[in-house]
Amino acid sequence: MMRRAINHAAGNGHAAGNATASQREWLLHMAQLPVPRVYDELNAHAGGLAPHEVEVSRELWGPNVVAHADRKPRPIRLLLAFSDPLTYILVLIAAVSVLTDWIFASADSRDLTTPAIIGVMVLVSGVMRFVQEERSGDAAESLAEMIETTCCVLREGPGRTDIPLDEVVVGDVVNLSSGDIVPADLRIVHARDLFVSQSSLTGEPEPVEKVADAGLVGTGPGADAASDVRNLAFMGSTVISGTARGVVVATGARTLFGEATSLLGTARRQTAADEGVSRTSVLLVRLMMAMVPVVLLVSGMTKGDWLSSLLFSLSVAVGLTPEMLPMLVSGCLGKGALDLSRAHVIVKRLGAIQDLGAIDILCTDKTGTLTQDSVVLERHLDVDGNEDVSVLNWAFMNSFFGTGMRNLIDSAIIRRAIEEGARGGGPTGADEIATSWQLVDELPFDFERRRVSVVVGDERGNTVMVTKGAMEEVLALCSQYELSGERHAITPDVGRAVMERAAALGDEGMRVLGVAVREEPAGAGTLAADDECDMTLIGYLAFLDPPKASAAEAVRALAQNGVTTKVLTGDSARVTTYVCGKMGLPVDGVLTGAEVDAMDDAELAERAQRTSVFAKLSPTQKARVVQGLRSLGHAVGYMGDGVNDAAAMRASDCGISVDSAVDVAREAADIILLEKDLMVLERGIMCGRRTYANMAKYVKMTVSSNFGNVISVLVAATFLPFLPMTAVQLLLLNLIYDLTCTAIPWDNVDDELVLSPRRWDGTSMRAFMLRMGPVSSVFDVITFAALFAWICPAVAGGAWGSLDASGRALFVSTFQAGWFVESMWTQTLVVHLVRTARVPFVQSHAAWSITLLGASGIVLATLLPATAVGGALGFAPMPTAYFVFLACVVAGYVASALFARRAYLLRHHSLL
Ligand SMILES: Nc1ncnc2c1ncn2[C@@H]1O[C@H](COP(=O)(O)OP(=O)(O)OP(=O)(O)O)[C@@H](O)[C@H]1O
Repeated sequence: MMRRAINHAAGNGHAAGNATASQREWLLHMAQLPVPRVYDELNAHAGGLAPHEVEVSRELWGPNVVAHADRKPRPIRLLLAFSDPLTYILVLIAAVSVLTDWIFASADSRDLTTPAIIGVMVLVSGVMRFVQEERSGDAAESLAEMIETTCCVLREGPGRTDIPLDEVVVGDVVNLSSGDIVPADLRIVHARDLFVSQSSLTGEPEPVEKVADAGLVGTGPGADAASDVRNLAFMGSTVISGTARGVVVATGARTLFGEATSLLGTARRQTAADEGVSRTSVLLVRLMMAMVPVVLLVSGMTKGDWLSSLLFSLSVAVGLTPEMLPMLVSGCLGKGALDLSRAHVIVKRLGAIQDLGAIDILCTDKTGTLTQDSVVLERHLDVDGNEDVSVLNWAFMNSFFGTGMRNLIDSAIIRRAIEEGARGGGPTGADEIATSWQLVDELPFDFERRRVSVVVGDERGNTVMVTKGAMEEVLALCSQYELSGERHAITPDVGRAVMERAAALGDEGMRVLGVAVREEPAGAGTLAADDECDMTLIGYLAFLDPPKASAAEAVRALAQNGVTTKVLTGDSARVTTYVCGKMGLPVDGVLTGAEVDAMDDAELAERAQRTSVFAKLSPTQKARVVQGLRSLGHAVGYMGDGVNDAAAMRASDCGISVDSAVDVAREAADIILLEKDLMVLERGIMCGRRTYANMAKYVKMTVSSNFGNVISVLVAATFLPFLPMTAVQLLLLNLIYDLTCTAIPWDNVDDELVLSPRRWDGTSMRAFMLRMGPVSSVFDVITFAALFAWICPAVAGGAWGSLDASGRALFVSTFQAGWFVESMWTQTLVVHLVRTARVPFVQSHAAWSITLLGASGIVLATLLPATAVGGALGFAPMPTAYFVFLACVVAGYVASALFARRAYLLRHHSLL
């Protein structure tokens, strides 16, 4: 038997994108065996693996890691750093110049300077990109490692122990309960009302029930799908309710959906920030497609040199692409993630920082997020509202014997019952209860029923079902109530009085649960939701979970910064309204789960926008509300910590959770708060906005100055008898400029630029480009005119028409050097005008690194024409008179750009 397992282990060494036939066969084989045979074949035991067996298994089957598609091996990353349009065009130009300057050149004029210079440019841009990307990639990876998901396994020696998911091996016995992530493919050996969501594998949102019976294999016509097999649970699925024990039959790449699914589940939809970046890219591609052919035609027809014109127009295309954008975006995000980690906020998906900065609506659950997570049982009352210890006793039984998700409510009940017991009131402790009663069956909590039932039996064979849950739901099950040992029918008046009493407690901020019993319910193993009927209401439990001190302050700070907070909870409207009141959150209408269900998507979206509190929501309803708000164009963040929040987090632009949340919530979240202080969230949002501001700065200024350059090039190509810059010169200008931009992630951002949510906006990008670009063109054209009519004739010794070939060559070199230097000055200065709406350098100054790099770029570009390298690049040294002229042009440009910026601000109100 063991041989078969070894064969399977050895024969499946390849990564599994989709389950191969032999993997499926193996899983089906495991599903069909009786449990003892499963253990035998895996060389495992019900009591767990011994340490040496763990090692053997890991050696045989490999570790439980799924290849991460996100980060490729380092050599590939290095290669990829060199694969971008700038490099391609540089290599093309190098190839052409090897042909023209070497292969087809006469022996005495052979010269490889141009390809050598291009080689250096390729190297510099590639290495720079690689270093930047490595830095942000490493930062993201080390942050991700701080968030570790564990699972509970049974091992010989330590017994039940929590280990990281990747340490699970084949043969391990795993315990599952609500909120867990299934760590590997498991054969279920014991299950109690286990419902799992396989949506990350099958896309099917409805939870499916899993059981231990070997007979229940392969259901329905689609039974080929191994995911249908009911006694197997698969890696990446999540436990919605119930408990189970399973033995691991496949790990890592050998799991059913191994490589295809990351543990995060379904592929994320496009978030607001993703959409913004792709809209900006589309704008640029359109611009390029419109401009480049025109440049080619105009310069080709006027100059007649089609090869140079082609290379030149390709360089214009490269110049138009902010090819550093991906690198700058990851640089900005990596920097943002590090800043946030210092504020104890861990970013799991780097892009989420932008999304955080973009959100204008924050949806949050209530329990544990807005409240302190210190649930205290305040009162246990009979139906008339008098303290009654028997209500506590029954509730204790329910909480103590329930094996499903035990939450803070259950802990509070158990704690209180033990305290009362010590005072001689209630049960005296777990030992006594455990000896006099035994668990017979149970119906665990789920978010639709909102209650838990357990059936307990005593030595004499009496059984009783105890149910506790949301007041309305429990009352609906009861036909009678018990008061002072007597039972009475529940009339509509009694029902109303009960709900009024619960509502009054709710108004005091107390969460109310009902407790009911039923004698001799269905037998062990057959208990179903239908049996929860004809019950006797015993009384209520009232819990206090005070709002967090930081919540009110955070809600206020968020509102001041343009973020509206909405509360989406499974709890009742009264308690939620009370908590909102305490936090100073205005309650503009309440929508309940039932009302949400009655609306279609459009109506829900519209109502959701006007509503601040949503009560008694199921997980799917929470997700629907989030989707509705997003459909109206809002960027929505969702913050929660429970199983019932995961779907809404995935549906949001940015899922936020806390480190103490259940695994499912932590996995679904993009951002994890290590501290439960909500003010940290506000800091995170600000950091997201600053990150956005720096990215937008780069895109806006680069796009507008490149746009300006293209207009200038068109003018030059039409009126000049030569190209205003060669392809290599243009690319070099581009490269030096990009180098000066590498410090942008570290730039300071003015406070007024982060006062409201920030998101990519194609319209403002276009408007900025159309307004600022032409300003720089005007000064370019003035420069062209001065160079052509004054500076170049002075240097070359006469007007263009009067010069011989060498005179014309000097004329062209001087002209090109002149424009190169002027372009560098204006492009570099523009960053100081775009980064602030204040007076640059005086009221707001850039980070010193930006100023330093910009100044170095200017110095380099200004000195280059006078050097040997400049000569090789086709530049001639500029005369002193030119610099006097340049100073006037730069001053004129800055003044006009400030004016254009003011006009833009008047119309668009915000610069970035
Ligand atoms: N352990 C439990 N036993 C019985 N009933 C419970 C238990 N836990 C929750 N409930 C009931 O189910 C309701 C819904 O719970 P759910 O977890 O969806 O939301 P919540 O915890 O109240 O709030 P939030 O959505 O803000 O986290 C609760 O308001 C409560 O009435």
